[in-house]
Amino acid sequence: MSYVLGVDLGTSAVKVSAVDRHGKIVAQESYAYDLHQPAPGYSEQNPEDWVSGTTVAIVRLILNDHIRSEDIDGISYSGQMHGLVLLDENNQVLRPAILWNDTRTSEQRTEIMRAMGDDFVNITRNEPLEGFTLPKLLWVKEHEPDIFNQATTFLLPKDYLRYRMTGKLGMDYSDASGTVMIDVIGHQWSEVICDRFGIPRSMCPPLLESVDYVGNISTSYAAFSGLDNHTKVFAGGADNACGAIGAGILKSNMVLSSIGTSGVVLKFEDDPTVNYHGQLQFENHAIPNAYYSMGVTLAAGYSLNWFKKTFAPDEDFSDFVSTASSAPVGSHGLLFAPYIVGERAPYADADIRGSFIGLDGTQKRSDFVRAILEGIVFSFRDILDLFKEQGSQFDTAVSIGGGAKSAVWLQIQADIFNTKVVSLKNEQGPGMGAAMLAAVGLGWFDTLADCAKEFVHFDKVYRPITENVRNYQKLHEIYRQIYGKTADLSHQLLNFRRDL
Ligand SMILES: Nc1ncnc2c1ncn2[C@@H]1O[C@H](COP(=O)(O)OP(=O)(O)O)[C@@H](O)[C@H]1O
Ligand SMILES: O=C(CO)[C@@H](O)[C@H](O)COP(=O)(O)O
Repeated sequence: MSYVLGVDLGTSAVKVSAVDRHGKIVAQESYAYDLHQPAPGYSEQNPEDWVSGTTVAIVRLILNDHIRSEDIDGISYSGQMHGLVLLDENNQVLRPAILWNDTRTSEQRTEIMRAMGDDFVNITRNEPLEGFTLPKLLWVKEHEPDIFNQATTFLLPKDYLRYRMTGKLGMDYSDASGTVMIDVIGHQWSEVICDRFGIPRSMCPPLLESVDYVGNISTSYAAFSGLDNHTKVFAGGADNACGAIGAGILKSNMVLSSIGTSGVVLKFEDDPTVNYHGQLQFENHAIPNAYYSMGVTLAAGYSLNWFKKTFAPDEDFSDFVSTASSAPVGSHGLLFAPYIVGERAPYADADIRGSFIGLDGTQKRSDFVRAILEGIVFSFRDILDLFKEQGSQFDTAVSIGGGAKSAVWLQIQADIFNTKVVSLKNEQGPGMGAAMLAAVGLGWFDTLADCAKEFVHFDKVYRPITENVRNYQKLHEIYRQIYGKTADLSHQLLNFRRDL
C-alpha cells in the first residue's frame, strides 16, 4: 500500500488523515489543544502543542489504525494562517504564537497605512488588518523589543511544524501572502515593506511552492513519532487555499463556504488584476501561479461554540445544533450579528461586537440557536454580495468545515445565498487539500486538477426553497443595517471594559 498524510493544523485541533491513491481516507486521528486569551483581543497558542498534538495523532494512526510507517510515502500540510512564530538563532521559540484571531494590533495597522497607504495595498493586495502577520511583528518590536532583537526568523504555524519534522525552514506562497509582506504578483518578499518597517530581510524564510519537496522526515522526528525517514515532506499551504483545493474549487463559477472556527467565503480568481481595494483578501494560491480572494467572518463556528459552551455545555453538539430546525425561518424575529471577536469582512473593525436584535419574551432557546446559524450565513452573504458587485456569478457553493456536518445549516446556506449548496463526501476540505499537495508532489498526478478528479466527490445537494429565499432576502436587508447602527454603541462598551 501507499498513503499520503494530510495534516490539517487548525485553531481548535490538528487532524491527520491517511489517504490512499484513490483519495479514500483510510484513517484519521485528531488532537485538540488550547487557545489562550490572556487579555481582551489577545489569542495565543504554544507552538509546542502543535508539535505534540500532531505527533500524538500520527502515533495513533500507526498504533491504533495500523497504518504502517513504511507505507506513508508523503506528508503535506494545511495550516491556520497568519500566526506569528518567532525563533532565535538556535531556532528556539521565543514567545507564544500570536494567532490570526488576535486583534491587539490596531495601532500597528493604522501606522502601516499612515506610512504607506495605497502603495501597501498595491504590493500586498491586502490591507494590513489586525490579524495579519506584519502588524504582529511590529507589535512585538514595539512592546517586546528584547524578544524582537533576539529573533532571527519568523514562521507561520504549519511552517514551524514542518521545521520540527524535517529541520528545514521555509514558507509557501499561499501562507506567505497572508503575512502582508510579499509582493503577491512578483512572488517575492517585498524589500520596500521590510525596509520601511525595519524588518531585517534575513528574518524572512525561503519561499516555496505548496507542492515543493522540502526534504524527508528527519531521523530525530522519525524516532520520536514512529514515522520512517523515507517519507517525503511537501511544503503545504494556507488552510483556505487547501480547503479550496480539497473542495474542488478550481474554477470561478464555484464559491467555497467554509464554516470552521472562522468562516470563509472564497473565490478562485481567473483575473489577477481584479481589485477589491483591500476590502476582501487577495492571496497567492497553493496552485502554482494562481490566486484566490476571500472574505473572513472572524467568529463563525466560534459563535456557535461560545453559545453552546455558555448555555448548553453538557449537550451533544449535533443534537444541540439540530434544535434549530424546530424554529422557523427568521427565528421568530431574532437576528444575530456574529461580531463577537470583532470582524474582518466586510467590516474591518476589531472593536465591533456582536448583538442579538429583536429579543422577545416568547422566544425559545431553539430560536437563539437558529438565529446564530442564520446570522453567520447573513455575514457570508455580505461577502458574496461584494463578489457579485465585481461581476462574479456563481452556480454552486461548496460547503466545508465543521458547519457542513449540519443539514439544517446547509439548507440555510442554500436559502440565504439563493444558490445550490453541495457538501463533500469526505468532509475534510483542508486536510484533503493537504493530502492532494503530497499526492501531486509525489508525482501520483501531474496537476492538482487531475488529482481533484480522483479525490474530490460531492455528496448531497441543497437547493434554495423559494419561500425561504424571499423571507431571508427581507431579513438580510434588516441584518445589513446592524453594523452601522451598533458600531458606536459597541465601541463605547469596549472602551468601558478597557477603562475598568
Ligand atoms: N455537528 C456539528 N454541526 C454543526 N456545526 C458543528 C458541528 N460540530 C462542530 N461544528 C462547528 O464546526 C466548528 C469547527 O470546525 P472545523 O472546521 O473543525 O474548525 P477549525 O479547523 O477552525 O478548528 C466549530 O466551531 C463548531 O461550531
Ligand atoms: O485568518 C484566517 C484567514 O485569513 C483564518 O481562516 C485562519 O486561517 C484560521 O482558520 P480556521 O482555524 O478557522 O480554519
